[in-house]
Amino acid sequence: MAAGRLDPAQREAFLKNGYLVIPGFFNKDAVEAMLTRAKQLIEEVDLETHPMTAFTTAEQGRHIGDQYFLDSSSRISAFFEPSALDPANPKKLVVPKQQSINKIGHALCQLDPVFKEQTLANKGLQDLARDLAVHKDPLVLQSMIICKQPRIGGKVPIHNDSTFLYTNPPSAVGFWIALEPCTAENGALSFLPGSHKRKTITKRFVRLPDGGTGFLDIPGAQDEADTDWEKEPGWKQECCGAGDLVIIHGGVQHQSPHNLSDKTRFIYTFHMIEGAEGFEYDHQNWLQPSADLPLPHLLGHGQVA
Ligand SMILES: O=C(O)CCC(=O)C(=O)O
Ligand SMILES: [Fe+2]
Repeated sequence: MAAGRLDPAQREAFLKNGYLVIPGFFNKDAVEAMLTRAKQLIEEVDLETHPMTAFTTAEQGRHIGDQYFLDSSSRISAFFEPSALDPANPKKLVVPKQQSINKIGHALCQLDPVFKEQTLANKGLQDLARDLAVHKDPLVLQSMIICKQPRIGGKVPIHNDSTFLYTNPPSAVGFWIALEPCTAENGALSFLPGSHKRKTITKRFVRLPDGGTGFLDIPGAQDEADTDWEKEPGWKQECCGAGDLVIIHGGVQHQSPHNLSDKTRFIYTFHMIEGAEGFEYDHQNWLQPSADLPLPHLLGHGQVA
């Protein structure tokens, strides 16, 4: 099978489980290029001019909501690990700069040449999106690096991605690429297989009128809002090697633990949503593309081959 192609059994597994691991989708050179660039971007963070904004998902209801975060929709912005900042002086780091960043995003695939090449100009990815055949006209958004730094890399609580990139009807699919080995120790992802078939999209993460962000219930979609997903049986951790790609359905419940090890866990991820008629991108979503940087079409200007 040519690189980038998906066979019918893989597609079936994705539709059944709500995620699919494709080992070695990105080759060694591509991984090396992305990892090197990620580290350069961290090196380029200017501590003098940066607003020193931490990224916190520990309590999703109080997600960071300042302008720097909102503007990152169409920029390359860096967010610190909360515990990388000195509590007595949040302008001061308590770890080396290279180990202080939680994530960098959220328009990497448009603005950075290395990530553009591996995403929008990636023929294998275009073939994969065609074979996956869940979107007629995939739009790419929220491209970012997640660093999961040694010892301080925080956990990502249980969530699904359509909550954060809401379309009506829901259409978000995540593409998550390990740039380093991901193990139980450094924070590999876990999934609840099949949970995308349940009523998991009950709220969405929006820009609030006061300028911050928060969660809004989706009217009529509260069936499983009270489920304690952690207690559901069947969670599966997926340890990955560098270059492995995980495709994540927007409804599937997933999470990753704190990095307790002394190794980093760099990954690159972006999402696709349906750009074809009949799917409305919610104007309240936290991520609003700017007029001068519209969401790119993966398969050309709406042309599906
Ligand atoms: O990398 C992680 O730990 C979480 C990533 C995630 O939730 C996603 O890409 O949708
Ligand atoms: Fe996610």
